[in-house]
Amino acid sequence: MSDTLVIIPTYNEIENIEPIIRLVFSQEKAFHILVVDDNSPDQTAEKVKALQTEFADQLFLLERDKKNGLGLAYIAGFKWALEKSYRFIFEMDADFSHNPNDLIKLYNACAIDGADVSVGSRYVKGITVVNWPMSRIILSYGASRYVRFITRMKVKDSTAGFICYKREVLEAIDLSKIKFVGYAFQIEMKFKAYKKGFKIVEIPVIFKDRIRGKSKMSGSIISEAIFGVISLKLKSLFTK
Ligand SMILES: Nc1nc2c(ncn2[C@@H]2O[C@H](COP(=O)(O)OP(=O)(O)O[C@H]3O[C@H](CO)[C@@H](O)[C@H](O)[C@@H]3O)[C@@H](O)[C@H]2O)c(=O)[nH]1
Repeated sequence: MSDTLVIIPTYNEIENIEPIIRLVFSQEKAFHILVVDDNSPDQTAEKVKALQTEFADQLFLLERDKKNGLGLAYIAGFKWALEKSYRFIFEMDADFSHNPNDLIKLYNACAIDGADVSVGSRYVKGITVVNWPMSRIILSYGASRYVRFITRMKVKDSTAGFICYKREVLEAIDLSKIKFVGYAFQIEMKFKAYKKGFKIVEIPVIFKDRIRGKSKMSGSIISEAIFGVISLKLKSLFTK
């Protein structure tokens, strides 16, 4: 049994899923993986099932009926993880934007150095993003400045999706009340952990744009984030 679970949400990641799984399992630390797939038409889940024969008891699959957003995929994954005995639960994209070789840095920050949440951050040492178009860098960096301004949360990369949570953090947050489904979900999770007094540490990582497959970013995801942050802040003034 491993104490660490890496949750990978997928929607049409057939070109990435096998190599990313193999790279995670090649790490020195024995991570487990849970893929949360939203009925990808490209058969991502079938590929995972085929790999489960090779990686029995290490590789798990949660299948959902339809594409229902990154946030709800992670919530389903967190609930699954909390039913088991994992102590460190990770978020990681399937597309190699996040380098599995960095998992150990996030793990050490929580397991050894006293963080409750460690964030693989693009904005600790300048802007460490490779191959994103300038428009996407401005959007993401601008969003991070905007979130800091509105919420006063001292996290530089609030939309980051490369994260290690200590189990206690996910137990303390009422997952049934997480409101956002797109990338605003990332902001909401960090904000809730921050409001509960958990220690959030940012670990510098290099984020690389995907080479294979397509981003699922959309206009509705962006507007959810813009208006969602204001509503998060307002709500937090009246609740703990
Ligand atoms: N199950 C499921 N998975 C999804 C869905 N939408 C996206 N994913 C999966 O979530 C991961 C990230 O999705 P992308 O669409 O590739 O994200 P991105 O545009 O590269 O966004 C990156 O930047 C965001 C903003 O900074 C980050 O919030 C995000 O985590 C990611 O690092 C991928 O593994 C993708 O397959 C969904 O509705 N359902």
